Amino acid sequence: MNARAIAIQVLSRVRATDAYLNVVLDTVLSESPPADARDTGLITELAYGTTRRQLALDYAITRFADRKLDALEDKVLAALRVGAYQLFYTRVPARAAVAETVQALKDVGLARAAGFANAILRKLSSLPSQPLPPEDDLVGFLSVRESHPRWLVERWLRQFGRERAEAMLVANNQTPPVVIRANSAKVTRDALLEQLREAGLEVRPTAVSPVGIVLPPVGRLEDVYGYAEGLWQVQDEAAQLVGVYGDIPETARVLDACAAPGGKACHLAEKHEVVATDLHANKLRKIESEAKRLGLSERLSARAHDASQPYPEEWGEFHAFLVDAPCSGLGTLRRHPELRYRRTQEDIGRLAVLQRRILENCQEAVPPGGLLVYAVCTSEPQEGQDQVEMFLRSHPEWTAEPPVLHEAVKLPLTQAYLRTLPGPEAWDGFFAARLRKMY
Ligand SMILES: C[S@@+](CC[C@H](N)C(=O)[O-])C[C@H]1O[C@@H](n2cnc3c(N)ncnc32)[C@H](O)[C@@H]1O
Repeated sequence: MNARAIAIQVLSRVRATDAYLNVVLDTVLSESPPADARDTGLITELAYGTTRRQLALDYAITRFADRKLDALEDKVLAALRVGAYQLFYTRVPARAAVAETVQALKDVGLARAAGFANAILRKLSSLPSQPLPPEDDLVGFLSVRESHPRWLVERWLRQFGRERAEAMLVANNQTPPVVIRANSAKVTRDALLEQLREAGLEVRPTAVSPVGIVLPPVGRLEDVYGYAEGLWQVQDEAAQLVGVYGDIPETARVLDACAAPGGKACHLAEKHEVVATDLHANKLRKIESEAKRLGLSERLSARAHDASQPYPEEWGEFHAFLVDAPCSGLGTLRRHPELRYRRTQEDIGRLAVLQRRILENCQEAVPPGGLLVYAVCTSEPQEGQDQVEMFLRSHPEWTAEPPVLHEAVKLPLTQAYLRTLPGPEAWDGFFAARLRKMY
């Protein structure tokens, strides 16, 4: 099956099943691998690009479709979007984009819709430029141009101002760089940088994280130098900063309350004894296999547990907790582009309630003098700073205590808190608070 047909399969399955794009893409690629291995890159680009630009593509398609897009069959709509994406966002010549997409629609068994798709794509290809709403309605304009729902554009303009909000919208449509964290249990960042360069890779250190390295575009990560030896783990720079900011004393035994897939738990296990827990037992295997690859198994054990429920006494005492809570994920939209169309304002409030329940349960288990690092990968204050400040108001025995780090490490702090936002920094949006139980 050709690349466009596979991309259509992926997108129609995501729409039909509400599944995650990355999961469906992996499954489809392993079920029906492309005839030419080089097509994997094109399929990924078409699937992610089309999803990232979906609202803008639909805005254009709607002009020429004689029925509501919601009423179209999943594969037909996916083909129209894939075709329009190539026309407006790639250098594929218009003729080829239209012809190959229509052929792909036939290849997925929808020859009867070929004429309909062909007519619309040909009309789109003859437009002088991509259609966009008028700029005098700023929210509507940005919502379509950057393909984010109106409520989110409105919210970010209100919360962050036009400059940052626009930078966030733009950044969410970029492909994230692959960033790795040097496994300090085996190698320093400088030594790893040198070894990767010797292996022929054009790598550079991350701008803020003292343990990160940005890789150039690579094929299979498993084939990159040092993977099999466990010298590094893939982790976004902002996620690395949570570990740096947490600055948990080396002697502390740590409980990671929401640990899967295990990036931060493994970062912690480079120096600490860690019990990594997650609600979903099926996710523990991934944490364990990563710990094994990194040579950290002796310091990390994984267990299933609901972080909103008391911890068994027989697990012993933990001097520090990491609560990397389930959240709206609005700081990671470039990685999960489908999420922006699924999230609602109500989700933010609902997740804030769950986070509070988890925070309340975990704080009970921290001994006086102990630390709790609370983190979320979202830009929303309701899940981040407001959440923590509400917690501190009702718990006078807790205080926010930013770390005292080496002066070379300049963390993006807002008051006592770590805060990163999507934008030109090319990192995910995170919030973290380092909290101390005083008595
Ligand atoms: C943001 S992710 C954690 C990412 C992880 N710390 C890392 O760095 O790789 C949140 C995790 O919380 C888990 N989770 C959701 N509800 C939970 C609960 N009630 N108790 C424990 N874990 C939960 C989810 O399964 C998910 O894996």
